[in-house]
Amino acid sequence: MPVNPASAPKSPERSAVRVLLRLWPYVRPVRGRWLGAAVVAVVASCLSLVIPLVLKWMVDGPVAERDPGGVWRGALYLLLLGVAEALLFGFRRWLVARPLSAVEAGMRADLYRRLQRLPIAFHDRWASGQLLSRGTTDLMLVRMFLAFPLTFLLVNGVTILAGYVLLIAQDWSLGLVLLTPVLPLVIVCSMFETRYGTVARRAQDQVGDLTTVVEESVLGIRIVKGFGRHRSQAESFRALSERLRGTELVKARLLAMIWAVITVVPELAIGAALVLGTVQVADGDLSAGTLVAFLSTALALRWPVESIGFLLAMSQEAATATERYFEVMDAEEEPDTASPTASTEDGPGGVRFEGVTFRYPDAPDDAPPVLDGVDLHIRPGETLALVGGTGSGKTTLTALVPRLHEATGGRILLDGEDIALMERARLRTLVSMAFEEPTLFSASVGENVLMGAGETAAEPELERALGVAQADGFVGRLPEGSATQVGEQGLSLSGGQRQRLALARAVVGRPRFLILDDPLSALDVHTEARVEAALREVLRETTALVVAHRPSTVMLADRVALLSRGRIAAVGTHQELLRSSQEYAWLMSGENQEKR
Ligand SMILES: Nc1ncnc2c1ncn2[C@@H]1O[C@H](COP(=O)(O)OP(=O)(O)OP(=O)(O)O)[C@@H](O)[C@H]1O
Repeated sequence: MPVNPASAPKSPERSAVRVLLRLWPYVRPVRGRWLGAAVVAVVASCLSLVIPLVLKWMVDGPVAERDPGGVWRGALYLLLLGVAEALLFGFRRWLVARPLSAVEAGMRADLYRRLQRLPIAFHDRWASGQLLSRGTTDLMLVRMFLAFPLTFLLVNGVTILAGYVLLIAQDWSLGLVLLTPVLPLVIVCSMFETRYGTVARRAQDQVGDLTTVVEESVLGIRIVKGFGRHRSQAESFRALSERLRGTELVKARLLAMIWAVITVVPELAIGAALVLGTVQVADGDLSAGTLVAFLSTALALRWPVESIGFLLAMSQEAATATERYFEVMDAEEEPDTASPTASTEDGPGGVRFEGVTFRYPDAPDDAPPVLDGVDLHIRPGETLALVGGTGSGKTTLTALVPRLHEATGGRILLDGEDIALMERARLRTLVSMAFEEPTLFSASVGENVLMGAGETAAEPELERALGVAQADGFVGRLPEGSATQVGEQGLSLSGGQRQRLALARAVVGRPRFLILDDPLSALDVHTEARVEAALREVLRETTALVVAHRPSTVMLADRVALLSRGRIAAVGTHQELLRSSQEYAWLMSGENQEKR
């Protein structure tokens, strides 16, 4: 399983605000609606502060004067204020729901586009679950942050400020009593934020790990069942989810702690103000109505103050989600080194490898390069078979031609043109590939095959490609022919059928250069013979490099190159190499040993 390079501990200096500010380009198009919604929420929240003033008027007025009509009028005002508050909060929700889901969708689309453009080396390093969780749960957290905590931190801030002004205006000495918890609360909140941010990050990374395990178990369900590994898989899943549960419990404990502090400390201050206020009323220094209004205002501020704990928690989670999102968005894309002056040299055509070296970026420092000065020339129109022991670097060498990996040294020329200077999109229209492990997508057979051709390719090309790959027979027998949908990764087809469709995809666009990585390994001998016969026709029109493990595949080629210890050890016809190279003879003899 690829590691998660992102789970390295982050600097404790990271500022949640700075991280969240990176969302601005996405929020900017909806800023008007968001601000409108925030203003509506501020008005709604401040309406709740008018309620104590109505109460004061009722207590000091109609209640004191025993005026039932005035009391009913006061009750009606309270009802109207409550209804207006509820309607405004509903309106706020309506204002932001649609634009914020558009922000989430836009960010997700950008992430997907980015993932498509990131180099294979990136995908080798990153576990798929980590990427999936960034595109799902993390973006959901960001949307929730924009819809709720971001608005309510502002709304509650304004409400608390307005409330304090009212409190001080009603009685400044009691107001000061309620101000005493502010400083300790600010200190506790900032300590909480740092701690919660670290734990939230851990939890989100663990969700990514869990997603990876679920994905692997589902994709590898045949292996899991076939080897009776469901119990051990369940064990490792349980271990991971226990780990996540532990982290979630730490989060819950932190949240409970901050909630308790934020609830208890202001309550103590309100209690003290109540005692002091009652003494003042008894001494005749304060009216009963003012005390009622003061305490009602203080109680109306309880929710805005108490909710700050979980609003901060949600903001921290959104900050970690944003950080995780931008870790992918900031990853370096494949540089497109297309040079307007890309030269077509007068050198020989075909494919030429000149001193090509390659080492994987994550290989240990002391490991020798996989390819170490490969020199090879495939003449125009020629088919060259590449033979080598297991792990000798055949697949790696073929992946360098369409620049799935970049050669770390030397150069590769296609018809005299250095591929490092070619635009990738153009390079990939010239070079087509079929891999040993055929990957199909959840689409129809036809769509899967036509993926290998230009936009304009249609039925005749499809028919021809299916014919070459000897796939027309079984495709014709599928319920809806080439319109039949194949399941995820083509799992509803046999290995040989998938391999033939992958081969059809490679040849459908009549590529100038064709790379086949042991494309016939899953076929029975009869089908293999038929595919080879048809393939010979295709190979006649193109320049091809075919990775071969078996003599029958080698026979497709005009010449054979032997890859050994990272270099081309010998080139010649099959017969020549059988005579001149012991290693080649041994590889072709069918003995199956690991050798490099
Ligand atoms: N993504 C990767 N990161 C690091 N090392 C890799 C990676 N992929 C392959 N390797 C290493 O590079 C070497 C060559 O692998 P490669 O797949 O090219 O061999 P191969 O000749 O095609 O083998 P086979 O015949 O078994 O398919 C191996 O030692 C392998 O472990």
